[in-house]
Amino acid sequence: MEKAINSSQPKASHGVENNLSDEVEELLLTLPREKNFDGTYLYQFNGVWYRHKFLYGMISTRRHFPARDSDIIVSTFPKSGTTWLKALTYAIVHRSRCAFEHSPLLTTNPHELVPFFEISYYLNKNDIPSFEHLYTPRIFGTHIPYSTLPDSIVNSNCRIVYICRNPLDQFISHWYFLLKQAHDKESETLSLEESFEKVCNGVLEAGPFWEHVLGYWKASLDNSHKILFLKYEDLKEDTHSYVKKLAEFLGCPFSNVEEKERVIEEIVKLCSFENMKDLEVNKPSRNIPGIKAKNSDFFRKGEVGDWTNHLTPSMSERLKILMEEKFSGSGLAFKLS
Ligand SMILES: Nc1ncnc2c1ncn2[C@@H]1O[C@H](COP(=O)(O)OS(=O)(=O)O)[C@@H](OP(=O)(O)O)[C@H]1O
Repeated sequence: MEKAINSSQPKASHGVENNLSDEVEELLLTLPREKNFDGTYLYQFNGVWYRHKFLYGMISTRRHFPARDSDIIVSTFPKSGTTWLKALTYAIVHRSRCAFEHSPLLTTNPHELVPFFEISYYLNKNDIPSFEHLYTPRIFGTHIPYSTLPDSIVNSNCRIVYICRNPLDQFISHWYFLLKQAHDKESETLSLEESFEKVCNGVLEAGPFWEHVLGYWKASLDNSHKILFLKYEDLKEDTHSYVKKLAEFLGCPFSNVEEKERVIEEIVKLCSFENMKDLEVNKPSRNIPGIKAKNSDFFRKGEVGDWTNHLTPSMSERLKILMEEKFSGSGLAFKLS
């Protein structure tokens, strides 16, 4: 049976919620838990696997996040192009604020410019965040599944851009990311094989993968004005076309032919993997607030098909079969070599 999440009317003003930490601690004791790839725990709440802070943030956000019609939500399955889509969205939407050579993206990691709202709520346990520092339209990130988004997002006119990635590359990317973090913390990690088994059983952050992706896929078919559904592979193949599409979807299209070509080129270059991974801001070892990962950890290879270097034929076959079963009849598919 579904556990109820109290999502009473969002508060527009600041407020303090002293009891939520205790409530979540108590809740955690009742939830199924499983080891994540890095040896920490994931908790299953209403069928979805969360890390502690994302669970706290999800509940708090559902209660308190007052979405505005102008808000833009970059929603993603983890390790599917979040950092890239945050950068592109920011660069497109705020392009008239300053010249590209002075863009905040050159000096600030996209995760700081476009905060995960659930992490902001987790970090501001005693004072609900006001997000006053964000430009309008405000841009937020989230890993929350469509069915669990705050009502204020679903019921307002704010727009959602969603990105996912083929589950084989997503798994490899996620495994290396968590392995790196676990290595830095020296916690006990699961092997690639053990982690793969978890993924096949749906146990991974924000998973099961299939439900998350299908939730946004179906919602985008029902409401194409509100939700733009993207795949990492398509974005990689033709970034220019998708920058144009994103700008149109977000209500800030490029006005004339000249601007279109020049500005799109600038945005693609600014947000490219090669550029972003070399920026000083993405090299230092400084952790991003609330995320506990180094800036550089978000830029590993940035390729499509790296799974072929890591998965055995039987592993990839198993995931491909699962993908066909799960997506059957939905009209959704990922091209795999
Ligand atoms: N600009 C740009 N272009 C193309 N690819 C990029 C870019 N930035 C990050 N990446 C690659 O995306 C992977 C990380 O995924 P996320 O950004 O979704 O991670 S997170 O969920 O925000 O933690 C991770 O993929 P892998 O390299 O396969 O591990 C990153 O390298």
